[in-house]
Amino acid sequence: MTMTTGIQTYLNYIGGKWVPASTGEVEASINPANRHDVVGYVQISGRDDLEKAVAAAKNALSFWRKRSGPERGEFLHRMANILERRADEIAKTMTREMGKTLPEAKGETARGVALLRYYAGEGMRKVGDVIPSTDSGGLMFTTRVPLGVVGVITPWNFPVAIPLWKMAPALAYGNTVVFKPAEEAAVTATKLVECMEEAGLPAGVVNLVMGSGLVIGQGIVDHPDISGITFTGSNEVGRRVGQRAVARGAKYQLEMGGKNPVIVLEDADLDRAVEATVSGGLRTSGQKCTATSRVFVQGAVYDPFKEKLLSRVKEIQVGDGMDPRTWMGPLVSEEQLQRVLSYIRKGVEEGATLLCGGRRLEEGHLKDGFFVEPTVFEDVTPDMTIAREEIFGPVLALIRVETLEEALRLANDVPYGLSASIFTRDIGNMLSFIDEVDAGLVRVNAETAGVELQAPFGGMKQSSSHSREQGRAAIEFFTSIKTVFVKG
Ligand SMILES: NC(=O)C1=CN([C@@H]2O[C@H](COP(=O)(O)OP(=O)(O)OC[C@H]3O[C@@H](n4cnc5c(N)ncnc54)[C@H](O)[C@@H]3O)[C@@H](O)[C@H]2O)C=CC1
Ligand SMILES: O=C(O)CCC(=O)C(=O)O
Repeated sequence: MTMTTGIQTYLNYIGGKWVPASTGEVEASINPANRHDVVGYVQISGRDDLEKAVAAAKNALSFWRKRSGPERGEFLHRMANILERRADEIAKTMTREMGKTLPEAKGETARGVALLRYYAGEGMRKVGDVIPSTDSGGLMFTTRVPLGVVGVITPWNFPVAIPLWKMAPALAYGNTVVFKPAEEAAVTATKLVECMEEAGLPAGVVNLVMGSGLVIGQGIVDHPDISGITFTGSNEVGRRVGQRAVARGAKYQLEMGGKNPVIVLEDADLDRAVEATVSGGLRTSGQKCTATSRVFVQGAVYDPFKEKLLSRVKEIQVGDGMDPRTWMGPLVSEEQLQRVLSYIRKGVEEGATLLCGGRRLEEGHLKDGFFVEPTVFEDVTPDMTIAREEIFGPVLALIRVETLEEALRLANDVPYGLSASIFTRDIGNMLSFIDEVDAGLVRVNAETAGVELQAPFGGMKQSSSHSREQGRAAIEFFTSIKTVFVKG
């Protein structure tokens, strides 16, 4: 499955076989904590490889969809056990390949195991209802069938959890898969597929094709034999995926960006609010679609909150995610680093006050990685770029507000609506917030990040295609309902 030439070369997995791309091209997947450390070489596939993968998935479909739900669930159970056994190794690969700290990577891998177990159980749950017919001699019920071949296009920020929360339900409900991971996390993706192979997943049921978004991603979106596309990533790409899918009548599901607010009211437990702001905004170096980005603080507690926040942020240890002393790792790539630094520059240029951070870290061994300081701004006005656009980096914008109404108005005044949280002890304020905030994930006295696999996840406004992933909600995307009427 892998070739060893000192540094391993990771292959595509098509029709149950590990194969190199037909282009003969590979690229290095590097460690963002040290650009000289090559984690592995990954394939740059071409359209031929995608064609083969789609053909293999199409071929496997009639066999896979005819397995019973419990039988399909059994594969997921076996895969969960294998992933659990390899959790340490896979978490280390994740940290080395995309930079999040090892404890975070271990947590995510454990989440992957739990996701597989949850969807293994789905194979035993009901898929339809009996509905009274107007014809007393008839039986009317619903059942569900798989979509067919599903294209899974994923980002690098959750390289185990996101592919699994898409592939596990796809498989549980009888679909076959063509999986295109982000180039930045393709080695980690390969290891997931190795677990599937070891679990005995039949050939062609999951096919891994590494490569660029433009060739393989777009190729998936446009392919007439792919019935559904599930995508997580940027708004720019997501919008294009949606438009092209609509143009050819394919089903699609998009999970995209966020500009997530936390509101801290004057009756809040400030220590908890600070801890949640730091954790929600800066873990995984802010590279989560659910990351806290805008912090609205009520005037009476603005100064004490700011002081506590700054003293906490200044304690943050930035470094290689493998080092147990590190709290925050690097950004995923040079490109992402430059993007985050350009947002920080824009914040300063547009008149926000930089309270701490803002610099690339280049001291000692950090110079070989993509490290940026955790950054806090104040005097941020709602029209500034850093208050409106998704930064996807460790940058917090403090905004003073006088009332909950003002905070809600400003919180909702962006095109995004993924997650939002409030810190207050007042039940009335909590209820107003739950009712009025534009967010698919609403959290009270808890950080904006923190998706639970058994609950629906998705955003409002431009954060998603208004669909939901995970939990039982996944069945809506990965199956079609048939309404059946039977008369004896
Ligand atoms: N909401 C989220 O979870 C994520 C948001 N982002 C945002 O996106 C920005 C850029 O990150 P990227 O990884 O470059 O995101 P991206 O949206 O470019 O990539 C996500 C996935 O889509 C694929 N892709 C790229 N172009 C495609 C196309 N034309 N058709 C089909 N698939 C395509 C990529 O190869 C990758 O597998 C980040 O700075 C961040 O703001 C990135 C990752 C996750
Ligand atoms: O917060 C989480 O656990 C998941 C976040 C997520 O889905 C993302 O960043 O793409």
